[in-house]
Amino acid sequence: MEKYDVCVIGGGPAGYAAAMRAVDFKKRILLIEKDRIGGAGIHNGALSSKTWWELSREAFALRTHCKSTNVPAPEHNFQILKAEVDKAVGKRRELLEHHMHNLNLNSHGEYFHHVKGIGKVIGNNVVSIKMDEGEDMEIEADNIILATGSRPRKLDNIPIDEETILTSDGIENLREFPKSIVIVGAGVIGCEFATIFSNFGQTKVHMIDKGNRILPFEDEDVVDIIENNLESKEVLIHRNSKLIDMKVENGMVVYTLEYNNGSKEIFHVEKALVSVGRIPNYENLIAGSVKINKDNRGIIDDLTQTSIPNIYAVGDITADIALVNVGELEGRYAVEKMFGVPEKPLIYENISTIMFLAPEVAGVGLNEVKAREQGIPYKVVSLDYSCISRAIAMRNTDGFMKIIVSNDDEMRVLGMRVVGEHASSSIEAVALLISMGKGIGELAELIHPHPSIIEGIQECVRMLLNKSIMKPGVLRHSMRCASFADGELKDVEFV
Ligand SMILES: Cc1cc2nc3c(=O)[nH]c(=O)nc-3n(C[C@H](O)[C@H](O)[C@H](O)COP(=O)(O)OP(=O)(O)OC[C@H]3O[C@@H](n4cnc5c(N)ncnc54)[C@H](O)[C@@H]3O)c2cc1C
Ligand SMILES: NC(=O)c1ccc[n+]([C@@H]2O[C@H](COP(=O)([O-])OP(=O)(O)OC[C@H]3O[C@@H](n4cnc5c(N)ncnc54)[C@H](O)[C@@H]3O)[C@@H](O)[C@H]2O)c1
Repeated sequence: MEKYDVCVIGGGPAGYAAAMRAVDFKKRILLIEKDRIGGAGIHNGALSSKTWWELSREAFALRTHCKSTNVPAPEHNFQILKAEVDKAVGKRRELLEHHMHNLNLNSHGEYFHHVKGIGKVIGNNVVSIKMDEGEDMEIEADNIILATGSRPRKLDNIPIDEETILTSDGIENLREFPKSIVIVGAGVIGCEFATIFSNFGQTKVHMIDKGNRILPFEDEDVVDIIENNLESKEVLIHRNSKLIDMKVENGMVVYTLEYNNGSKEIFHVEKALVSVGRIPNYENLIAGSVKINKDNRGIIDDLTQTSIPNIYAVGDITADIALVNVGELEGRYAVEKMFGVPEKPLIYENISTIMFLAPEVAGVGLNEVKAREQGIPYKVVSLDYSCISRAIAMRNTDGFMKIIVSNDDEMRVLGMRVVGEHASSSIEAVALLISMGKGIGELAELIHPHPSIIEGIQECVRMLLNKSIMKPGVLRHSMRCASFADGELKDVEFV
């Protein structure tokens, strides 16, 4: 039996990052991937959906420009756009394949090995591989990393066929823009696809969530902007209603909603997208004789280590946050833990996120919903994009930013949200402050380029220190400071 130091099962972002970190330690590694290297980080996931989002933004900007200059707007050809998405996905996959190939040509080749097949843990140190081509085999490994990711959650009463009723995996089966689509589950994936379809302006979008609003985990002020923008593009958000039936009839999706007053309504649309969360891929991954603790949210791990000490779990297969950057962080951490001491502790509180909506929403740390849930007293300052020169120059002042700090003299940064143009790049300074455990003083004194969106963050910080250039007391509609304590949110009065 071939023997390895590490066997990684699953070649998505988490597994690939783990394998590459093991190369740094000069360990003998086997990476097993059953399908396409890159996983949902590339295919039917992060990269493909972001390419659709970028294209949809360009299409929307073009339509808006044509309208303002009285020029007829061009039609968007689905096939041409899909070819662009396939090209982007292909480029990223080629990069990884090229990287793996070249690793094998140089000295790293003695460490890194890759096979295409389905891996299964059949002993604490033994993995069986059902090979894509050639004879199946078994290998021995001192350490095993489970990185098999997740898949879309399905609902018992919805007949998903990936042709008419789709999950995010079935988006690649579309051949044309549907004339209409209902999105079930208005979380991150649902709202990103609602943004994409409504930006192209060729699909009437309906949205349903089991909560009474979209993005139920996000703060109300953030959701308000996103909902307004979706509705301005004629997205129909079903509120206070419950999906009680969905079926396909004569090639169309027919769904029935029940409203709070007991009345019912039936809708007909061309397609449905079900995006109600994801579930971990651990079925058929671990033989019954190997006792690894898990629950329905994923493999239970203690900082990536499972209940069997030489078996680790990283990425979406665990119950932690399901993001590319988190999977990579966990994969690298697991290997550092295996072969030495991790350089940094594994902390989830500082993870930066972006939701690709209209406008984009970037965040780091706590939002107000979470702070209140956890009963943490906080102070929040917010500034409207209409006060930021760069947003004015971009002629897009739709958005705001807010910083949440501890409600004490120290004013430790707990989190922030930015909704608007350049949101993603403007959170980084604050993300760094949080990770360094620093207060807001440093940020108030930095010199930022002008005009830039990040100047707004600086003004928020100065507001907390009562030394902002614009005075909130006289710009009440666009600058705000409030404090939350004992279950109550109160505006803070400025002099
Ligand atoms: C539509 C969509 C959009 C997203 N957008 C973003 C985004 O913008 N930003 C972000 O950070 N995250 C995003 N995500 C989440 C992100 O894609 C995942 O968190 C990330 O891909 C998880 O990485 P992973 O390596 O754990 O799993 P995966 O990417 O799921 O990879 C697991 C791999 O394991 C393989 N595998 C499974 N079982 C076996 C087996 N038995 N043997 C061998 N191989 C196996 C699979 O084929 C797959 O390649 C998005 C997800 C979706 C679905
Ligand atoms: N930009 C990004 O970083 C990005 C983009 C896409 C996906 N992701 C990752 O993928 C994960 C999965 O995304 P997702 O959108 O599937 O999950 P999600 O948890 O974000 O949203 C699921 C939504 O479905 C709703 N829901 C659940 N059951 C329902 C039911 N029976 N009927 C109607 N609605 C129901 C929930 O209330 C929730 O709003 C995310 O949590 C995120 O980690 C990240």
